[in-house]
Amino acid sequence: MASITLNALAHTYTENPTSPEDYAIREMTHVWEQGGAFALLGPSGCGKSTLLNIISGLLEPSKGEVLFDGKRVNELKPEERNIAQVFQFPVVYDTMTVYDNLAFPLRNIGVPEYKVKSKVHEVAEILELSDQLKRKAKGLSADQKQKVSMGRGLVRDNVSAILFDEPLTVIDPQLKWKLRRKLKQIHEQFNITMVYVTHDQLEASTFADKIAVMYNGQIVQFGTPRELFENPAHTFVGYFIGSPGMNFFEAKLQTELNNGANGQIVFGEHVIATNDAMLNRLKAMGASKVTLGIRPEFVHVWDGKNDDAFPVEVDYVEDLGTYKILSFLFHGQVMKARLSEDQQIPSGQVYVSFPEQWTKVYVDDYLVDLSVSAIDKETDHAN
Ligand SMILES: Nc1ncnc2c1ncn2[C@@H]1O[C@H](COP(=O)(O)OP(=O)(O)OP(=O)(O)O)[C@@H](O)[C@H]1O
Repeated sequence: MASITLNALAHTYTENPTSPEDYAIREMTHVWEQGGAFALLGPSGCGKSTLLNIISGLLEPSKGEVLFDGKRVNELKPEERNIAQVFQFPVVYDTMTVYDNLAFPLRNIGVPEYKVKSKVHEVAEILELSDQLKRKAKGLSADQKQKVSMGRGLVRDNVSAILFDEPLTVIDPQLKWKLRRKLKQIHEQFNITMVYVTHDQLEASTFADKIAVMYNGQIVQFGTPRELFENPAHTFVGYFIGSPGMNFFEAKLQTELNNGANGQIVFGEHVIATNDAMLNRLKAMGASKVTLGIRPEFVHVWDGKNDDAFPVEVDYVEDLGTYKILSFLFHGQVMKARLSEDQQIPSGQVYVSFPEQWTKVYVDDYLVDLSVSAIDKETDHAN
């Protein structure tokens, strides 16, 4: 078991990189704490596999260090790192029995046969493979093969971490949840650091305690599923997490007001609720344009006039059984609100309001965070 630290790590597949876009991994420092269940979530091509392969030693990073429990492992070969990696496609020896497949990593390092036997039986029991041990791997179903792949990682006592690279891709949908639960159980039982790569937010949030969201070769947020939902640190997190994703709209910051008030944020002719602390912060940042984000779940929809609400045109309503998605036009922009199945929507005009608490402000795609912990972090950084 180990903590995994990526220190000022960057990777490019280009020989002579000239810009940040040439990097599959842009310089990052990140720690996966010992014993945690983590997900690395992001769209295709954002650099997830590159990062996993650097951790396991299959790929040498262009810059920076990989540390296990604080010790540099850059020079260690994959087999010396004690990392188990489970890929999209199960890696099993078809002609061998399940028993021999599970025994293989132990026999390879000369573990005595009596120990091999007890370990193989222990792991087979956990993975519910005990009655399959004598079968040739060739005849197994995809999920059973994937369990054998996992088992080969688990048999070694000294395994530091298990890395999963989209392990459920080839598994039938009705078996996915079963295997996912198994992984969780294994994590609890073995207390091994696990990093699970996926582009599926549901898989990430059901497996992981903390999710690293990756975008364009960078980890743009590392947090609990709830933190990512309630407080997306980057517009990409707002867009990628949630169903549907966050609504965004560009608004203006007006700092010079005739009545001497402390400025305001406006979208078209509408003034958006905000507070003085935010206005002061935006002024100090020299921002003139901001992006506002609000999750469809937090948009309030009223069927009558209301002091804080804006009149908007209903575009269409999608009934998804247990909830509805209302699309509406707000100052020419399509936005969405998520409603309960029993909420009635009049056709034509409705009124919407955006609670200040849930209206997030972004400058250059990053959240302007006024929480005490965020300001402390910035102060620490500046010192
Ligand atoms: N061997 C390689 N040679 C050159 N470029 C590569 C190589 N492997 C990956 N890349 C590029 O590096 C970037 C990151 O790719 P990577 O496979 O790490 O992303 P990913 O998030 O794992 O995507 P996917 O989910 O599709 O596997 C992409 O632009 C990809 O085209």
